[in-house]
Amino acid sequence: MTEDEQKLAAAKAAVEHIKDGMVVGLGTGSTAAKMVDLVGERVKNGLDIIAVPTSEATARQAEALGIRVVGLDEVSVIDLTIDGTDEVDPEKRLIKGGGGAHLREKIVASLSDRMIVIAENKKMVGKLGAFKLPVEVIPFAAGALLPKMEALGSTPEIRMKDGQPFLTDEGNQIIDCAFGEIDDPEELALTLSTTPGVVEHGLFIDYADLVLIGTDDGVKTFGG
Ligand SMILES: O=C[C@H](O)[C@H](O)[C@H](O)COP(=O)(O)O
Repeated sequence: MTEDEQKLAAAKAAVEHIKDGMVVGLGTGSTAAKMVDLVGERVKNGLDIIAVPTSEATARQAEALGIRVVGLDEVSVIDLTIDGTDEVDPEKRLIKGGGGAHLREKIVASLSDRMIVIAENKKMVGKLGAFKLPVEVIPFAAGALLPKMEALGSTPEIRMKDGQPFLTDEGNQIIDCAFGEIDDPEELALTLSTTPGVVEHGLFIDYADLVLIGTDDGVKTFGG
């Protein structure tokens, strides 16, 4: 199975959890995009849901597929959010934000009754940190925060796009922090969350309920 097929298999398994009448958080990224396509097919076949997208890109995709998209202020509860990940460890802790969407993703996930994470096999890791941890910062503080990220044990770099700092949907910048291995994700998450200038980091701890991993031997699940 190719990585794309693994992503699709996980996305298919996740979409089966969506029922009529639900408010569904739609994640961002290449895996989530496959899931959104599948949701679009189900909507065309009569599925009645409301969707809360986690990025402008996902909003555009969902709208083009005829999915009813609303903002956070228009819903009182999100029943289920389905999203991809950059890494997931055995305790269902995640690194997200490879596409720079983790701020809105975390807000939507935090307001959701349930989060299903979908990914291809290689995203499953024993220890988080091989993927550079994305830290969203306000542009005013970006340069000043580099030494702070270094002091935390990482090699940090400001994410660039077309020769300019990459800007998120909220107009912030991203510092990608290469840790190699993160020994204590909870402690790091707390430190980053209490650092002035940091808007949000890509560590998702206690967010994922169910993880669906596409593998050559079918979709592996953990959590509930
Ligand atoms: O910012 C992007 C999101 O957190 C994505 O869900 C994550 O990067 C995984 O993306 P992909 O499915 O493309 O690997």
